[in-house]
Amino acid sequence: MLKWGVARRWITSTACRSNILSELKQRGLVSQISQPESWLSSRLKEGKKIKLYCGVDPTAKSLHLGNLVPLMVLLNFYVRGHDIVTLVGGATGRVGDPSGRKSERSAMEDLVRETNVNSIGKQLQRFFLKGKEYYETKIRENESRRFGEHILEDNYHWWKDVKMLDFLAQYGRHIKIQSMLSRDSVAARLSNQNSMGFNEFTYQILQAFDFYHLYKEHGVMVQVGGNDQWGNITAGIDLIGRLEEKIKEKPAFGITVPLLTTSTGEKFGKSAGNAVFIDPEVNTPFDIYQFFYNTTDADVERFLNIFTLLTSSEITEIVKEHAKNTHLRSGQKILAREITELLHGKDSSKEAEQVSDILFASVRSGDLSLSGETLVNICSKANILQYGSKSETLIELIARLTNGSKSEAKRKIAQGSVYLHSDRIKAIDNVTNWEPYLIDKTVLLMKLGKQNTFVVKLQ
Ligand SMILES: Nc1ncnc2c1ncn2[C@@H]1O[C@H](COP(=O)(O)OP(=O)(O)OP(=O)(O)O)[C@@H](O)[C@H]1O
Ligand SMILES: N[C@@H](Cc1ccc(O)cc1)C(=O)O
Repeated sequence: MLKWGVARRWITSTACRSNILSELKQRGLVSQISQPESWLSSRLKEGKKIKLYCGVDPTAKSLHLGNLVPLMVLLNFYVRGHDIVTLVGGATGRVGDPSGRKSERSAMEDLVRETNVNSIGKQLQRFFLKGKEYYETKIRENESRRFGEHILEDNYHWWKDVKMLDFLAQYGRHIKIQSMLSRDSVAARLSNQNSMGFNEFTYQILQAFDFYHLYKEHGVMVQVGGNDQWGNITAGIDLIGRLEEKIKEKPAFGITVPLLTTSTGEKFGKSAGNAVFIDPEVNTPFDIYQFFYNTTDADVERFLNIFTLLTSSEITEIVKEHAKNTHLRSGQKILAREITELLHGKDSSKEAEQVSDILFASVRSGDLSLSGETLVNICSKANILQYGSKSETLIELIARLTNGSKSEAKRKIAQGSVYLHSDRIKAIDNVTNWEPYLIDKTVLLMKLGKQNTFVVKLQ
């Protein structure tokens, strides 16, 4: 089995690796780069600093794992000394990005949006602060630390004072309707029955102008986003090209990342309703750890490349070790540990790791050597202990713990995806008498599907 102490010693400074674009491609973090790529590549090879930005709309209270993919591109640049700007879309969030959507978004209350702007802003700050700390654990004593600067912007600051007449007079002629109509986000909606409002149609102008503003005011050269953002990003490159005379000397670029999808091919995110949020109040470090601990063997290498700053030789070694004994889940454990520590700091994964090992081994084998009291103690310390009453039925318990309906809970039981006490005891019906399933008459281990294990203290 791969010992983590061993893996840690392999780590070499990524700052030494200068060919960052090739490395990002090799990590699977690049879907498209705009032209002239060779210009950007040579500038980076010459060791010149650049500034990049990525924006997030405040359509939820928290960032989710899908959002981390473009942010990991920024983090890779940041730890090599490049400057980054993260933007929260206080203005664009009022309009609603049609990219990748079949129908219009419902309007959001001002207060909700403002709360989201605040919390997403804090998370963006925290992500790069923690990312810096995480990367520092990877640098050797004598290696230099060369981080860039990170600033946070809210596009409402420059949009709030823009007057429509002035905007149209100054920029209108440079924005071409033909290009706007041809963007995927618009063309797709025009070709189906779903109508599109003028707000959504003009969204690309807002994002294009943001890029222009950041290019001009902050020297931002590259915009990064998911590949559903390609149209919005190239709209910005077009606008900068039309407005800036010196564009040949200092071109603007777009880099998109592949969209992280679920096993059924759906974009992982808020709209699809399958997001894993990184806010610890929504998903605890344990939840994040669990999510990655349950990664399929086939995804371990891909996720190590995308979500960690381990080097490719370290990843190759981890994957090699993992393949020797996949049932030990050494690859999943390192992946889960790295991401939890990246998001929540050094040692944040320790408890989650201990609890996961115990739960995984016990639920799998049914051989539980821990007493109910010990289980309650470690799970309550890790903040994952659930409470219930023996008078609740299994259907009621599942519905409550999953925030779902009773009929969904019934369906889960009928589908055979509910296990009580261990993987060997599948629930086939509703349960009213808990005694046969409890550890020390009080603790219930319940597994729902492959991903979720609940530890419930029944009183
Ligand atoms: N699953 C994903 N994989 C890669 N990038 C993603 C994913 N989901 C979102 N992103 C990227 O994160 C950035 C911010 O996205 P945004 O805040 O709009 O989230 P979203 O999940 O796409 O929202 P929504 O589902 O409401 O459209 C964008 O560049 C977007 O492309
Ligand atoms: N349109 C992006 C968010 C964004 C907003 C403004 C920008 O300038 C850049 C990006 C998205 O929905 O994912």
